[in-house]
Amino acid sequence: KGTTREQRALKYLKEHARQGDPDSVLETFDEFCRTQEWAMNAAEEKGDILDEIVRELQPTTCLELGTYCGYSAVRIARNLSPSARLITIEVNPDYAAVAREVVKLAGLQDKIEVINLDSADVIRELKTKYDVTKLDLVFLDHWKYLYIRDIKLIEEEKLLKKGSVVFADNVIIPGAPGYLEYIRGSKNYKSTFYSVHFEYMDDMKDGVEKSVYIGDE
Ligand SMILES: O=c1[nH]cnc2c(O)c(F)c(-c3ccc(F)cc3)c(-c3ccc(F)cc3)c12
Ligand SMILES: [Mg+2]
Repeated sequence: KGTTREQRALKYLKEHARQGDPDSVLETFDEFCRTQEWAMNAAEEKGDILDEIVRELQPTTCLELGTYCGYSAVRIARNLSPSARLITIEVNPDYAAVAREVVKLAGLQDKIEVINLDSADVIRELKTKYDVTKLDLVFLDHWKYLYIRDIKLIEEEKLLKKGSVVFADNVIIPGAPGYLEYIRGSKNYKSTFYSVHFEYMDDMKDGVEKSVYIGDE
């Protein structure tokens, strides 16, 4: 075929979605995943919970770990206030390239910054290089064994404040080793588990975890 699944998805979006319309990009991506090829987007039930969190929290500064094709970045950014922004980190250069195109197609390039680096390296520089003081929302959706490493790093960097929300995908399948034990065992968070269907799969259950930071600033 010569093309990757991500490139085929982007081609479909360019042919079928309305330029500058985030809702159209998301609907079209969902259609692609339902009718053509499955893709690991935080969509459907997962996306609905994410929408609810963003609408209720009205975050100013958001961090996403694991951009993939940019589906959840668009899903988050479409609900952000004018001055709010999302920094999303993707270590895979091919995914990052597609994500940048999807963000542009949605017309959200002024709200979303896609960084093609390792998450730990960026987290360590958020305050100095990316002009971040505090993170209001963190979405964990990258390699599952990195959730625990990166949440500890985010705490070490003192990037969370009372009320900050950490939202984690795939805590059941494939699961994030050590993450649930850590976050549920920590006195600094109040966690809620949601049993949800897998993206685009009506017969498989996954889980997402919403944790509100209540610890010291
Ligand atoms: O890697 C991921 N990042 C973010 N979100 C993901 C997600 O929402 C998923 F549903 C899956 C998933 C899980 C089970 C499965 F069968 C297919 C894909 C993965 C994943 C996990 C392990 C891999 F080897 C490849 C993909 C991810
Ligand atoms: Mg996921």
